[in-house]
This record gives sequence, structure tokens and C-alpha cells, in this order.
Amino acid sequence: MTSLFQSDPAVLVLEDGTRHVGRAYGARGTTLGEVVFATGMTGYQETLTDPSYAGQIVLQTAPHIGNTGMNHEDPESRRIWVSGYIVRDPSRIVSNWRADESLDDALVGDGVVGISGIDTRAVTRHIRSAGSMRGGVFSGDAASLDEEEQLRLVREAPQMAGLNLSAEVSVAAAEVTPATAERIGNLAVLDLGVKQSTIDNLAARGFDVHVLPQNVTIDDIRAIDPVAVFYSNGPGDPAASDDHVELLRGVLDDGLPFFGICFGNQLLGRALGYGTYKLPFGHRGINQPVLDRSTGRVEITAHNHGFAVDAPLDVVSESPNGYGRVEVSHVDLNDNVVEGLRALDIPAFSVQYHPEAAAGPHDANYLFDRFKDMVVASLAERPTRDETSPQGSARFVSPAARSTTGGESAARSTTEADDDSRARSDSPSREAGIGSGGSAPEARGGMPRETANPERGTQRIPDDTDTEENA
Ligand SMILES: NC(=O)CC[C@H](N)C(=O)O
Repeated sequence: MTSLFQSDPAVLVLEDGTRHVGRAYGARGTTLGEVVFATGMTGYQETLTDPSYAGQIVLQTAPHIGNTGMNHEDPESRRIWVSGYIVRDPSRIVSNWRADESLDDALVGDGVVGISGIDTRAVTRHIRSAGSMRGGVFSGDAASLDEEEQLRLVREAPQMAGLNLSAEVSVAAAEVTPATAERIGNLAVLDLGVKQSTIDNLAARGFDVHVLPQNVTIDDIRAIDPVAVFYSNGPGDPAASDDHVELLRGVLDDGLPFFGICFGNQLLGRALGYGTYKLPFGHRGINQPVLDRSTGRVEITAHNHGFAVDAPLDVVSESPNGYGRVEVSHVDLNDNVVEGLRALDIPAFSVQYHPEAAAGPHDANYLFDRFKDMVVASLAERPTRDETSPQGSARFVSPAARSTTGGESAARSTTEADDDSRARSDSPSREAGIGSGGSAPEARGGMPRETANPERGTQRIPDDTDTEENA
């Protein structure tokens, strides 16, 4: 383990010119990205290995980081993804029976430039009033670069707004995790940065989980004969993911049940026809209160998002893209940000936060059961082969069309084909690559938006107590 006492100087430079001098931590060099703060007291390993943090320099508000080291059991993905890491007081020793290496060594191993000895409270207060901004950590030779040169590098770094990072984090070829409970069928998971906990939760609900590269086509998805489709969390700006939105519209048009988490929620929002926007400093922590409007229950939840969906908060709205009625199912009680969407006329819902939370509260884990129930119900209502499109899947029928053609009742009968599709097949642990290429989605007319979220952008500023305790 690198001695923290002998570490050399490092500097954190924000794009507004603010500078904080600290000590080198992890790999030495230069790193650039959006500086964000995460308030979880626990779970730094899961935070660091969450692919959604790609492109971001993460500051931990918890003052003491690293005391349980890193182990080979808890990572959420194959590597550490944060662009850089800012801590106040790194643990001098590793003290946990499960630890396999120190955090410092893990950062070095993945080439992640960090900085310690930073007044993280001061930086957090600055960001929460000035907003997330780009920054850079300079250590090793880069620490002695001219101050103006460092600032120039920071200001030339890409902005998070407009950034598409999906190809960086997604699997190169499909990977299959077999169901660990009574099997329901194949689930197509679009890997936009999926976490292991999500895969485990889905497999535990009876899905053979097919994790697919982010550039698959609708035909690739149809080829695995899925009972449903899932879009994962992931880094980047949802406004820069047009291809994934078009793919999702193809999925909804096929009548496939859909569940999305975080980035997946934002992309469902866009597919339904709503906008997304950047929050001033985002939600990153494990104690965010969210109201499930269907039950009136308040959940304490894990969050990691810098963007949000702009959908009408307090009324059931018509999907601007013609998918029927949509409601905001979950709301953040700190700032009224949309935390969940539910389509009322098609089998699709999503949440902005993390029911798979690890480490984190498990209040929202029921959402995986809700998804399973929705899929099981839709299988019972699957159309017969005669009533399906040439691809073998039912096309979405708008509520208006249903009332004139009787399409809805025609789509309710179970077939032998359903039973076939539910029969267990031997799933290889890894499949050959499902390829790239584009599909031409069906063009559809959009309906004008009626209302926008009036609360949008009014993110609640937590007070000091929140930051430290939550912290
Ligand atoms: N965890 C996620 O999926 C994050 C989604 C998106 N990149 C955001 O920052 O809002």
C-alpha cells in the first residue's frame, strides 16, 4: 500500500478558477471531468464501480474513506469508473475480514487519479450553490503545471450536458445470467452501464438475464424472444441518446413489457415524448426520501443522477408520442423531482432511483416484484400468433384505436406458444456478440405537450446538517 504520509502534492482545480491543494491519492497524473458530490456514509466500493459515474470526479462528503478496503465480492461492475476521486481523510489501514486490497491500491490499479486532504465540506457547499461544474485533479508532474495551464485544461474538458458515454461502459458482446428462481423467460437488458446488483435482482425474479450491448437493434432484441425488456442505469446525458430512445419506441410498439432504472427512466420519459433537463447539482446519496404515490408510502432510497425527466407532476398526462396516459408515480420529497413514471395504457414503468441499492436502503426492492408481476400478467394476456405482427410480436395499439377496433380484447388470450417460450432452455453463460447496425423505427406523429413540470430546476438545497449526517 502506498504510504499516505509520503504522498506528494496534488491540486483540485474547478472551472470557475477555485483551487484546493491536497495530497496525491491513487494514480498520479491529470484527470478531468464533472465534479459531483456523493453523500453516502457507506458503500464507496459500490459507488466507485457504478458505471453511471463514468466521466465524473466524485467527491465523498463522508470524511473518512477506505477503512474497509476493497473486496472481490461487492463490485458493481468490472472496474472503477469514476474519472477522479476526492476525499478528505483516507483510512491509514484496511480493517475488514473481507478486504482483498486497499482502496488506494485499487485506484492505482485502475489508473484513477485521486486527491486527499481536501476540505470536502467547503467544496460541497460551493458546488451546491454554484452547481456541478467541470474540474481537474493534477498530481505527479502535472501538479506543478502552470496554474493557468491547469485551468485551461479544465475549461477545455467536455461538458456532461450533451455527452453520450454508453459505448464506453457497455458490454462488447451479450452475456447471460440464468434465472435463480422459477423461470419466467428471457429478459433483454440493454446495458447502458448495468450494475451487478440489478442483474442479480432480475435473475432472482425468474428471468434469464440477457445483458446486451448498447448498440443492438430491435431485431437483435426480438431474436432472443424476450418476455420483457429492461433499460439500465448509465452515465451521460439522456438528451444525447436518440438511438436508445428510438430502440425503446420499437420495444413499446412491439407491446413488450418494459422496466427502466435511472438512465432507463430518463429514456422511457423521452420515448413517451417528455423532455429531460440537468439538475443544478444532482442527487447522489443513499437517504433520499421518495413518495410512491400509488401506496402513499415514503421510501428512503439510493440515488445517483444529474439529470431528470420533465413530465407533468400532478396530473395524468397523454404521452406526447401517442402511448396513452402516463402518470408520475414517484416524487422526490426534497425537491419534487420526478422519480418514477408509469404508463397506464401500456405495460411500462420506470424509476429514477435505485431499487437495487447496494450499499443502500432496500425500501424500494419491491419494484422488482412489481416488474415480475407485470410481466407475468402480460404473458397471460399475450396475443395468439394470428394476431401478431410478422415479427411475432403484438404492435402497440393506441387507446383510441382500441376503442374503435376492439383491438384490446382481441389481444387477450393465452397460447401454446406462450408455454413454449416459458419452457426452460439451457442458457450459455456467455453468448457470441449481438451486433451493431440500425433499424428504421416506424415514424409516428407526436401530440403537442400540454404541461411542463413547474417545479423543474428548483432543486432543494440541503442544509449543513443534511450534508454532514447524510453525508
Ligand atoms: N445512475 C444513472 O443512471 C444516471 C443517469 C444519468 N447519467 C444522470 O446522471 O442523470
